[in-house]
Formats: sequence, C-alpha cells, structure tokens
Amino acid sequence: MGQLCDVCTRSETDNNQSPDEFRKISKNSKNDELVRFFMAGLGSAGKSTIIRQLQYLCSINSNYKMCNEDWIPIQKREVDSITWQRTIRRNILDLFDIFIKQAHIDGETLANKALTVFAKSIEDACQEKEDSIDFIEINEDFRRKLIELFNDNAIKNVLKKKNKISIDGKTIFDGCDYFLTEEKIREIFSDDYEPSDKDKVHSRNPTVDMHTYRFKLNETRIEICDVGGQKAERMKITDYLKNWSFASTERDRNFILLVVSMSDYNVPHPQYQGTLLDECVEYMKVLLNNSVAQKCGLFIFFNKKDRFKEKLEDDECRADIKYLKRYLTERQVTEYQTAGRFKSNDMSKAIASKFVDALDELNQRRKNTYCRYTCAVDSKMMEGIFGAIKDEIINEQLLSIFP
Ligand SMILES: Nc1nc2c(ncn2[C@@H]2O[C@H](COP(=O)(O)OP(=O)(O)OP(=O)(O)O)[C@@H](O)[C@H]2O)c(=O)[nH]1
Ligand SMILES: [Mg+2]
Repeated sequence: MGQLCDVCTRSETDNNQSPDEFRKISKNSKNDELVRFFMAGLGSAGKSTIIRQLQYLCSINSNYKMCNEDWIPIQKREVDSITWQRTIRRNILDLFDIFIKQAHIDGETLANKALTVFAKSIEDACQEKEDSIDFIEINEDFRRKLIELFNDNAIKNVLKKKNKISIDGKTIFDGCDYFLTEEKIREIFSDDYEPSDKDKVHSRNPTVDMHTYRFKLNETRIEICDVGGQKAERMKITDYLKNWSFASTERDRNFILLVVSMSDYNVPHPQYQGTLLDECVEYMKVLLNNSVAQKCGLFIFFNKKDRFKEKLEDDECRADIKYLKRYLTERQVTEYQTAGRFKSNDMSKAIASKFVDALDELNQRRKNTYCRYTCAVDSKMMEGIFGAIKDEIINEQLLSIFP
C-alpha cells in the first residue's frame, strides 16, 4: 500500500539519495513513471467519453495500448453488443420522450391520431424501469412510426429549440445530434444493429462506482480512474479518493482531472439559483478541500467546446449571456446581445475565469493547475491533447494555459 506523494513539491532528498544520484535515476527511469488521473466532474460532463475515446484510439493507433493491471497490453474488454444496443436504443427513446413532452407543453399536436397513440406508447415505456424497452416490439411498423414521428412538424418545431429544453430537470444528452438522422434511427432499431465505436462515444450511460483504466501512450503508463458524477455518486467522492490514494506509490505523478461541461453555462440548477456550471465550481471547491486532492496537480478539461459554440450561435440562447456577463467586457456583451457576434476565445475564457476566481480563493492553488479546452467526442483532438500532456508531464514542462 503506497501513499500519495506531492507531485509538485517532491524534494530531491525524498529517496535518501544525493541530488545527483536522484537526478540520474529519475532521468534513466522516466519510462517507469506512472501518470495517474482521478477524473471527477458533474454527471454528463464527458468523463466516460474520454475513456471510450482512448479505447477507440487503441484500436486505430499502434502507439496507444490498453493494458491490464500488470501493464500487459490487452484487447478491449468488450461489454456485449446487446447491452450497448439496449443502452443506445433507450437513449433514443428517452430523447423522443422529452421531445413529445415538450411538444405538449408548447401546445403542438401531432399530425394524426395513430401517431399520437404511438407517441403515448413511447412515453409509457420511458416511464418504466430500464428494461421496459425490452417489451416494445421492434419491427418494421415500429421503425416506420418512429421515423414518421421524427419528421412530424410538431417534433421538428421542438427540435428548433433543443438547446433550451428541460423537462423536470431532464435535458437532452449532448451526443444526441449524431443520432438524429432518419438513416441512423432506422439503423439503431434494425434487427441486426451492431453499435460502432463512434456510436458508443456519442451514447449516454451514467457511471456508477469507480473504474480504473490503464493505457500506454508510447512507453508512458497512464492510469485513469473514472467515477460517476451524478449526485448520489458525488456523495461517495471522499471514499473514492481515499481508495485511489491507497493504490499510489511514491514515484507516481498524481493529478485530479476535473471535467467541466461548458454547455452547462446556461442550464439552470434544478434546486438552487445559478446554473450547473456554478454547481461545478462549488464541486471543485469541495474536491480541492479534500486532503488527498490537495497533494495532487489539477487538470481542468473545459469540455464540450462544440456544444458551447453551438449554443452561443443559437438565437434562443442569446439572453443566457447574462450568466457570463461578469467575465466579459461591456463591449463584448453588447456586440453579442445586439448582433450575436462573439469570439470563441473570449467566451471560453469567460468560463475559465469563473473557475480561476474560485481557485484564487483557495490559497496557492492556481500554481499547480492546468487547463485545456476539449471536445471529447472528437477523437483527433483528444489524441493531440493526450499526446501533448503526456510529453509535458514527462518533460516537466506543463503549460498552464489559463486566462
Ligand atoms: N457534443 C459533445 N458531446 C459530448 C462531449 N463530451 C461528451 N459528450 C456527450 O455527453 C454525454 C455524457 O457523457 P458521459 O461521458 O457519459 O458523461 P460522464 O461525465 O461520464 O457522466 P457520469 O458518468 O454520469 O458522471 C454523452 O452523450 C457524450 O457523447 C463533447 O465534447 N461534445
Ligand atoms: Mg461516466
């Protein structure tokens, strides 16, 4: 059982060796270093998507290898295709359930009686437990009606304001655009549907408990711990961190990797004033108060860069600039409000500034904190980011990139 060591202030005498000896050893054994990330964040921030992306990279890039506990390369532990198929079908039906409910709220009616009956059957199925979709008969008639529903004007009108939909705190999942074509819906509900890696990356399956994944990027060993971010899971964070720290040895480089969903900037908190982004800032503060986390470097991935931009470009979201106003100049706000003009960099920095303010409240914290703007569904981007971070950590040249 090891102990978590301070990655940032580790002294050269820690190992009872002269500084020169130490330097020689560390230089010769860079490849033995283990870089460990404890990944945390609110539910749906994109944590597991990062893991799925790395797993996908292992299948297309020979420099990436997924490993077992002994660091021997292994093939991906495949959750069976039927489980994925069920998850993705459920994702799509949940989406339709939200669209149908929103159409009711907006006073929209579906084109005919048969379609209304079909829509009601979807709502009923989604109200039930996870396995309720197993009882839906998926045949050509079902596929035809689902496509008809997708193309109905009432649903099309709802889709126009998808960036603002929230039914009882339930919002549509951020990977959904990828699935929302007639062709894809037909494929997902076809008898021989085999989910692809891309389908898995875009799907939504909330994490329960703590899961450890190991990858070799070239020769660098990277271990990532993925924990669930939904409220019930966040309550267990202290135990998760404790377990994570027990598994550490003195030579390991330990980081907390906070994944933030930038697209939460305009999602009102279901209970409190403010948004889910504000909730994430509060969560970060709690996390950094933890004694284990205090000994680690902090990475922040400001994720869902694509969705953030999409929302900013959506007229329906124009008024939501109020949530970022404090971190923008008067001119930036006016240009956006009146003409919808903005620079992505300014807006991204506004989000990061919210977190910087909170970090500044915590003594000395900014020093060992590093951030990146990411889009976890973009495999090329994630390949570049992990490649660069790995090199920076190994060469002890981490770039801060904070506003
Ligand atoms: N468009 C877009 N979608 C994303 C991005 N990152 C994640 N998603 C989607 O967001 C949804 C939630 O992602 P997850 O990886 O399951 O979120 P999580 O942080 O693991 O959530 P919990 O397990 O509940 O803590 C999925 O549908 C992903 O495809 C992104 O950068 N852009
Ligand atoms: Mg997850």
